Amino acid sequence: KETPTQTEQKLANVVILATGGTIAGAGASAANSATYQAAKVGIEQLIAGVPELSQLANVRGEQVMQIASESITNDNLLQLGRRVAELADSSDVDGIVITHGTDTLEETAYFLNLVEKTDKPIIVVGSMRPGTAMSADGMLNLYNAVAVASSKDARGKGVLVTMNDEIQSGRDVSKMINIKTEAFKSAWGPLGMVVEGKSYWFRLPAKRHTMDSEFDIKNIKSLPAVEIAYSYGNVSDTAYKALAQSGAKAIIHAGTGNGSVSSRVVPALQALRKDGVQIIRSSHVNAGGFVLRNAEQPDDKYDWVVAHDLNPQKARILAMVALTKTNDSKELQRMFWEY
Ligand SMILES: NC(=O)C[C@H](N)C(=O)O
Repeated sequence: KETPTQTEQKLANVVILATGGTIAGAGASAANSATYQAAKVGIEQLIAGVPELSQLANVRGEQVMQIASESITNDNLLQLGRRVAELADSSDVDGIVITHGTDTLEETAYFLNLVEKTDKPIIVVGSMRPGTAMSADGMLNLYNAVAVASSKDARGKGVLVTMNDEIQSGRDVSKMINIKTEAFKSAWGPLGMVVEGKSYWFRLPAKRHTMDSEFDIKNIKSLPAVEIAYSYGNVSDTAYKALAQSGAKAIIHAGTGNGSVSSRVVPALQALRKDGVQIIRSSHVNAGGFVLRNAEQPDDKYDWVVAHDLNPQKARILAMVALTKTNDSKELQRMFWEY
């Protein structure tokens, strides 16, 4: 018969890094599912709120920051990325969970997917309702995150996101709707499901990530300024020019449809490229864009890059990371195909 100590040793060691968000939010009453303050509850209280975690893993928490995710900065990303790398390198850590606000969760998950050199599971998780609300979703999302983080099957699959019982690729997933708990979707479908603490897998990510990535958080000292300009009918070139003037090394064109560019904006983007600013065409269509080179605009002629299926905010993440290695537009385009 096993002693409790032997049973304990068999459990995986999972560290939960807390950054804030609605999963750490609190409202005035249980009826407040939408009106509340994010980033109020500390990690020890979050862990204490889900005692069942101790059946899944030996869990310990660290409060890395306490902010709503719309306020995440590049410095916050680097700080988090470095802490994840330290933990991933330590032999007594089997998996890492990051609690995060949902507004920029997809950006952080993609960033970590690009720069963490580990095959240990890294799971980013949030919630759509604060823990004080009726039918709060954070407890189960966190339970699912720890379950996936402690499972050997999750190794080598890149950074993952567990929301609404689904296991999503951190590269593909995006917040598609606010208010609803089924907020996170990927154009290419979830990788699997997590139900009652067990993971069920259906597909694998095809794009380069973590161990197979050429980027490493340990070699990234700072991230260059990359900004996004949104396109729509009657758009002017004012925002594009202002962003370049403020020092942007690349501008993500959050384009209409196929990443199309208004004739009122094309001359400014040609001029900015001649001045050395990288122009990256993406699409802001809701269910996921698909931008191809030389479709809609002559990218070869203008020396522009296309973001393919990456939405504008994910394109910004890859552009920042890529620019730490190269300012060659052909290399950037290769990276946009491969990651
Ligand atoms: N549901 C959430 O987490 C939203 C919140 N504004 C955040 O991103 O921190």
